[in-house]
Amino acid sequence: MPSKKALVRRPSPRLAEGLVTHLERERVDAGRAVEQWEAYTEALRAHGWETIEVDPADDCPDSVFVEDTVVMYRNVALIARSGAGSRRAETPGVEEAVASLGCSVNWVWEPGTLDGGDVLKVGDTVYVGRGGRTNAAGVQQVRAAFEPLGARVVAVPVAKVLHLKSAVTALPDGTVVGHIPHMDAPSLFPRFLPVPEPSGAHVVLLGGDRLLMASSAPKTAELFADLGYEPVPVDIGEFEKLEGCVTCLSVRLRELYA
Ligand SMILES: NC(=O)NCCC[C@H](N)C(=O)O
Repeated sequence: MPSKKALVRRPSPRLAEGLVTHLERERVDAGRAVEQWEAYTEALRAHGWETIEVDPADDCPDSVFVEDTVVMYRNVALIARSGAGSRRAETPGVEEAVASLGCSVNWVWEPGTLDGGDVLKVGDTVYVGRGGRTNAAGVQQVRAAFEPLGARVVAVPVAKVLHLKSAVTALPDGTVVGHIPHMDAPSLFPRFLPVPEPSGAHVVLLGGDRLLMASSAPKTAELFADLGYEPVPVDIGEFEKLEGCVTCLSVRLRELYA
């Protein structure tokens, strides 16, 4: 059944210790991060999403990036196993949350690694980034979990950025949008639109023509507005310092079986 619930997770007091891989470390203002997170969750609610807070994981600096812990396909939740060992303690709270919402729960097992940020769904096509956080066994396990449900899994090499969705996401009509300097294999996407800013590659589909985007991508917002979309900008600057983006701060549950 269609649903509009979104998992979110309050930032850890240790957020500033979050991992940084492709960026220079910058000082993170924890208070400002909480304000930005509250505004982000409010933007989801203002557009009809019920936000569900996963129990906080205060000892895990990166736990606010809840997208990385679970991948949803229909009613099935595939609990991730991060390629970053320090992030693995984030999953138990998420398991509980999805199970209590009635999802069927499955797990990525050793030797597989997978971060949810590496998974982009466009209709029944599931693109999986094979990169620093997701290995070949992780890709195989996504195939095993979702292809029997009707998905077609396409593996995409990712070397220049943290996750596949650091480089590409998709518009409501299925057009993949991406920042070409951050992409390794643009030709894998059949309908592709380049965007001028790195964070312009990140959209969360709020419903209808509305796109939640980072306010750090004003030129891309103009481009999307000119295509008939309604950008909804949010400032997530403190999370961007830690390689976060708008997608990674929530997991939308659109097809719960309830
Ligand atoms: N899906 C995402 O874009 N996640 C961002 C994770 C950032 C975090 N500092 C990490 O390196 O794991």
